[in-house]
Amino acid sequence: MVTGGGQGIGEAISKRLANDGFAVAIADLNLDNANKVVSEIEADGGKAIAVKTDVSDRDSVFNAVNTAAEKLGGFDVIVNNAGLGPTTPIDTITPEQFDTVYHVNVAGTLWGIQAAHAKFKELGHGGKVINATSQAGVVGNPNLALYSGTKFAIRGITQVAARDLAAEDITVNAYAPGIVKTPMMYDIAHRVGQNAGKSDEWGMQTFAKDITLGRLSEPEDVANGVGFLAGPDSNYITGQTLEVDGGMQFH
Ligand SMILES: NC(=O)C1=CN([C@@H]2O[C@H](COP(=O)(O)OP(=O)(O)OC[C@H]3O[C@@H](n4cnc5c(N)ncnc54)[C@H](O)[C@@H]3O)[C@@H](O)[C@H]2O)C=CC1
Ligand SMILES: CC(=O)C(C)=O
Repeated sequence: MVTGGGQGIGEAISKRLANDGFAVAIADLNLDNANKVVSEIEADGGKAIAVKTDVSDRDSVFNAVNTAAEKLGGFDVIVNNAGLGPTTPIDTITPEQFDTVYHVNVAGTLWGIQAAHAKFKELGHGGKVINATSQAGVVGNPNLALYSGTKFAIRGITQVAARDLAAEDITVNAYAPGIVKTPMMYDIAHRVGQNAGKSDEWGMQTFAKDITLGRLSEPEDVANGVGFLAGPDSNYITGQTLEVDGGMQFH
């Protein structure tokens, strides 16, 4: 199951996993987009279903996992990908914004881990949990205090869950994309440019200037990394953040 699989990085991950032979549940708030991705996967010979889901609502996430397991005949991998990326200069952040962003990004990831863990236990096997952080969850990014904070939190939860669930043959890892051509990133670039009285392209370049490989990321670049984390070649890897950012951060 891929949360936020209706567009952007989640869409690319859903298609990649379907190509790799997974039956995929696309759990998104936007059911029209999720259904469109399902049609495209089916047209390509894959198997997928759409489930309307709000990841900030624990019951909704548990319901999505149950639906996925019932309709697809099993449950092996969850990709907690859905997220919000508002531009929030530090003094502008409101309590309402704080609640919304933390509930989707952090609580949504936690509910996904809980729901997947419950399902793996019920089915009597282990599985893989894969969480979306960001290069902005590795190094604080200007104007993204709320967002960066949630993405640091997701790396923390990933490390703890990896330790807590290892004995049940469950691995827990994260992926950290860089500057990816999706609606979220174009929106951030637009607002950063606008706040500085500059163009959207200028906004994008303020984020893109440190990419060692010298190009922006396609969603498929990230999906390639997640395909690895979802498959058997990553079986001896847990608690890690795989940076798929063209070399923005080195560790
Ligand atoms: N685009 C980028 O440059 C980067 C993105 N990321 C992370 O990758 C993930 C995906 O990002 P994008 O594809 O760029 O975002 P996007 O905004 O283009 O797509 C997000 C998807 O999540 C869905 N969604 C939003 N709130 C939801 C909720 N409450 N419940 C269920 N679904 C919900 C949306 O309907 C949409 O389909 C996010 O976690 C983001 O933080 C990380 C680093 C860079
Ligand atoms: C949106 C995001 O994750 C960035 C700028 O790294």
